[in-house]
Amino acid sequence: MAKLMIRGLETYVEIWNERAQQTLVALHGFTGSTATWRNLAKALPHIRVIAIDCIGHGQTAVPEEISRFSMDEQIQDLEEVISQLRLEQFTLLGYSMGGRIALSYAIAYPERIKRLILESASPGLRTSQERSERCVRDNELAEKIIHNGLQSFVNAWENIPLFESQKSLPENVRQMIRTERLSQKVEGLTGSLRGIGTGNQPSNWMSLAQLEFPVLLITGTLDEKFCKIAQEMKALLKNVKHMTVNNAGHAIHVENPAEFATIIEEYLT
Ligand SMILES: C=C(O[C@H]1C=C[C@H](C(=O)CCC(=O)O)[C@@H](C(=O)O)[C@@H]1O)C(=O)O
Repeated sequence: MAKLMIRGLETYVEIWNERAQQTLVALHGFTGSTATWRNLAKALPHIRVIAIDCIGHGQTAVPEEISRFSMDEQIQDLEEVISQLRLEQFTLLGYSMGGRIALSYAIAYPERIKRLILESASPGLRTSQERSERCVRDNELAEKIIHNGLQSFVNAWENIPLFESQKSLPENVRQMIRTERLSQKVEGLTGSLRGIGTGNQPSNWMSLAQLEFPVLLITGTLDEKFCKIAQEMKALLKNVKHMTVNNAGHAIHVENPAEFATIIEEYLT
């Protein structure tokens, strides 16, 4: 593990299998952390896995200014991490919010990307109307977190329809996800919602057709919303594969970790 000073912000990075030749940089989702990727790293002993705590998450600092959470700021941070770790080219994996960041980074720095893997991720919202409405919802959610506290938010969050399939997970797995969420800081989550929520980021839909590097889209068959988004993305991407994992929802890496790791390993090799 390492704490890097990235553009004035203490940023936590965890690295597994350091001696491996191939590198996978992995970005967690909203309420996640580097711990999201611990089991994947153990399942891929021949791949160097570098996980980064996104701004306001895990052990990475929480900036005061909401503008510091923006997509542009976070992709500049990622580029600074990559530079400090002296990586040239690598496979970039992002889950959900981390997938939105990964896609935005790949569009901005395509020369860095060997392959892009997006798990249950979107290129953002197409219209300003959709983005404005989403910003209102995300801001309302941020207010609820501030007024009702983290535990109340986590109780509600783990019960949103998107995570319905997680209810059939073993109790220890559900507890692991819950513990990761409860370890977050209120200011970190609210800043993330307000600064890089789905409604805040620019739409990347119009940039998909320009991408030349290979893109792997992974969605769970029980996550209809993001399966549909992936199908729409596939129609616009030049060099793309969309893999669906049966009986899995949004968080495939926890709902079917073995199949997820196999997909990643086969894609990397
Ligand atoms: C509820 C929706 O959007 C949120 C759901 C998924 C994203 C995420 O990162 C969740 C990770 C997790 O808790 O496992 C999150 C994001 O992209 O920031 C969205 O706010 C929805 O229906 O789109």
